[in-house]
Amino acid sequence: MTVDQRQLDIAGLNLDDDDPLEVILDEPAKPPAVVEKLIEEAKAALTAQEKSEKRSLSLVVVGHVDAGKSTMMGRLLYELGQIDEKKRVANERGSAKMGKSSFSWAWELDGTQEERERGITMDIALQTLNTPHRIITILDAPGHRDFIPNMISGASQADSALLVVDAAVGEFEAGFDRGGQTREHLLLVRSLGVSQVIVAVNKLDQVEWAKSRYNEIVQLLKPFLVQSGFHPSRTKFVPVVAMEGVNLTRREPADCPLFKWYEGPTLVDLLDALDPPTRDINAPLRFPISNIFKGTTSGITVSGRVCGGIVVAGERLRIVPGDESATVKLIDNDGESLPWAGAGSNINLILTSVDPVSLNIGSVLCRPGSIIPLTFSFIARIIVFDIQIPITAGTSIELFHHSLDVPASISRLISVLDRSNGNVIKSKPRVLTKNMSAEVEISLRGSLYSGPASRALPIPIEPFSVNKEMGRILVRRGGETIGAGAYHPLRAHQLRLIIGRLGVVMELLT
Ligand SMILES: Nc1nc2c(ncn2[C@@H]2O[C@H](COP(=O)(O)OP(=O)(O)OP(=O)(O)O)[C@@H](O)[C@H]2O)c(=O)[nH]1
Repeated sequence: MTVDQRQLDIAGLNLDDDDPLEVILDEPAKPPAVVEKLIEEAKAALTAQEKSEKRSLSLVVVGHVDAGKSTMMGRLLYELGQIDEKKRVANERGSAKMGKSSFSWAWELDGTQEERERGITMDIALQTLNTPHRIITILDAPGHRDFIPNMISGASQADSALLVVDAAVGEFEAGFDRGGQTREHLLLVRSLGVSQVIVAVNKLDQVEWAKSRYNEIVQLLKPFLVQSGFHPSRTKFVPVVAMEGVNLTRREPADCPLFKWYEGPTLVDLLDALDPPTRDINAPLRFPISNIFKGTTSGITVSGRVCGGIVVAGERLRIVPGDESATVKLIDNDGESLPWAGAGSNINLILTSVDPVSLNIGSVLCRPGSIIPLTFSFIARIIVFDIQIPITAGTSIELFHHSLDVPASISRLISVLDRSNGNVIKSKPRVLTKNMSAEVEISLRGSLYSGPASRALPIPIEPFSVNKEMGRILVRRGGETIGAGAYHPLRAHQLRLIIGRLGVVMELLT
């Protein structure tokens, strides 16, 4: 499939109008034999790391708007000694000058002028947090419902989640009621494969540190977490006050009313005990691009997560879709340059010898010999969420796959499945209603990119059985998430049926 890259939207590059869009030429790529050797070295080192004391993982911070996510992360970085006093004072002064002093901790994460003026997170902010046994890449997601696509992009890059809820009376309820982001975020992160969650019950100072309020919130959330697919053993709760740094890293101040009734772990104790995921370093390299920007060095910087295999500095990669390639000049992990990075790493790649128009958010970087398949239409197994209006064949949707968000439709309802064993209960249903599990065909619709000759481009997606992270999808309609699932090509018996039917047709024709 040849794709005219000139038709792609280059808005994602964040280039100014006067920036020349020239091909960036730089040093030559490493020869394949050298790359192979480095991959072998990387595999040995990564296998050794799996056994080491300090393991890395990524954590998406989610929750209803204003629950205190950015404040908690800012304060946590400070308590762990990762923000110095000078920076803290600068954030305090800057936020006070803008009349937003209550957001001074959040400033560390909410870095843009607009985020700081509005006092909300709009895009994913990345930070690294060091606990005694873990190196945690933090993805601070926006809570506001307008920015759910950015939150999905963050959650699709995470291994675990920290849900922040506001304990204040009325505030917890607003997030947990139908339409609240506490609910939606939990469902979304679970659908995207995150199976362990820490719930931080924040702002207990607003409810006079009441144990009864904490317990009430825990009791309301527990059944919902189970319903959403989280195993109780992988769900932890912790009471905190982010603003004051209470119970984040220490049980301090000792005279705080919280410690009269709470004797459990701190937030950092729980973070430090998170299970690191298993990483498929032997899979073909997959690097879906979640953001593109001009770095400080020459070249274009793309950020994302390695969703399979190993990427090596100096190698030349294909950009899918399209026929273009790019050389990985540098692999950057929070300011540190790496010789390689394995599956599960959230990194920046500085690319050279590349035409910037060939790069798009959602494109996947692959090794030339093993590129990811492209498709305009595929079969998915989905779980339908708590929807009011049923899904019928032809329903227009927005399809989310990693950071890609494209117009599509549910073109065919194939079958309703038994949720417990996946067996077909009904073929060719007329509608899908809430809580059903179903097999459907999803087809891309219209143009994914703007431009004079815009048309649909195929999406890079892999069956869930081949690469879980590259197979997951989310389905939204009118700003509401209506389902989640994964790409499952036709089952063996369906294929046999089709082949059988084709055989009959062939016999009739001959
Ligand atoms: N009283 C009290 N206020 C808090 C606490 N934590 C955060 N806040 C306040 O809650 C407000 C929202 O905090 P943020 O950290 O911006 O919330 P957020 O969840 O990151 O917001 P979005 O990302 O925009 O959804 C700010 O005014 C904070 O000062 C707390 O423990 N106690």
